[in-house]
Amino acid sequence: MNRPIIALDFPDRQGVADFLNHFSDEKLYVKVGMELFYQEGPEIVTWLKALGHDIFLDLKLHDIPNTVESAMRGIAKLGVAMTNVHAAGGQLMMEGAMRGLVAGTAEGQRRPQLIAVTQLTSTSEAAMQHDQLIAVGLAESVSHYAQLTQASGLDGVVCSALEVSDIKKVTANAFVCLTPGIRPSGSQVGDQKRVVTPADAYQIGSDYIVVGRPITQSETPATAYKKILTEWNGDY
Ligand SMILES: O=C(O)c1cc(=O)[nH]c(=O)n1[C@@H]1O[C@H](COP(=O)(O)O)[C@@H](O)[C@H]1O
Repeated sequence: MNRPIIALDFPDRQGVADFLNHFSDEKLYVKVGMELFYQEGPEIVTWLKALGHDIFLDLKLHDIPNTVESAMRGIAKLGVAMTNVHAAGGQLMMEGAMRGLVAGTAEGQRRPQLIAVTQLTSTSEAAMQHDQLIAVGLAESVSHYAQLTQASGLDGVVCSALEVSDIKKVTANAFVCLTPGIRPSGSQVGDQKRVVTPADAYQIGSDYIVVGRPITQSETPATAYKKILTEWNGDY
């Protein structure tokens, strides 16, 4: 079964522990993002790993190449499965990120997958054009970032499932598309703008989906997770 990645957007470790209590011994693929990491630090990763979960460390690095390279050297030591940067940091920054990750990965250990955010799923085309003064359409901007990311030697991108088909046309087979902005039909969209259901993401060909609030804010998180897991594996 392909597991949806659960965004553990909680303010502290206790919030995560309470949430995980709903799941007995199931081994999950979880995402640790800024909210949790800035409060709990790298130890939250060590703790979740010890519980047997796989981790996507979502810190979206975006800085000068040297700083990102050095930071990635440290992130590699945490033994996460995946981490990310912003493609807007540019090719030199992304190349630096990969260099740091390779250098920091101990012998015999697996290098974390490295992916780059194209346009956030909370960004609409109008907002992108207004805020970032980008004159092309959103799909073109996302495709451009995907090609730049591939040219920089990264493993894939973060995008909306709405852009996956276009990206797959201009990138290699192994290049991955990880898609947040997932909303089961009828669920609240919140601040997301480019949303897709788990079933549609499966049909479109996303490689990974990231789901937060539809699971974490549910009254019955395990049931919500199971339903999304089923849809995401083509059963709907
Ligand atoms: O890099 C990410 O994970 C990310 C990129 C993006 O473009 N959009 C996006 O929503 N995310 C993350 O994916 C999660 C989505 O959470 P929900 O909107 O609650 O499902 C959040 O933790 C976001 O930080």
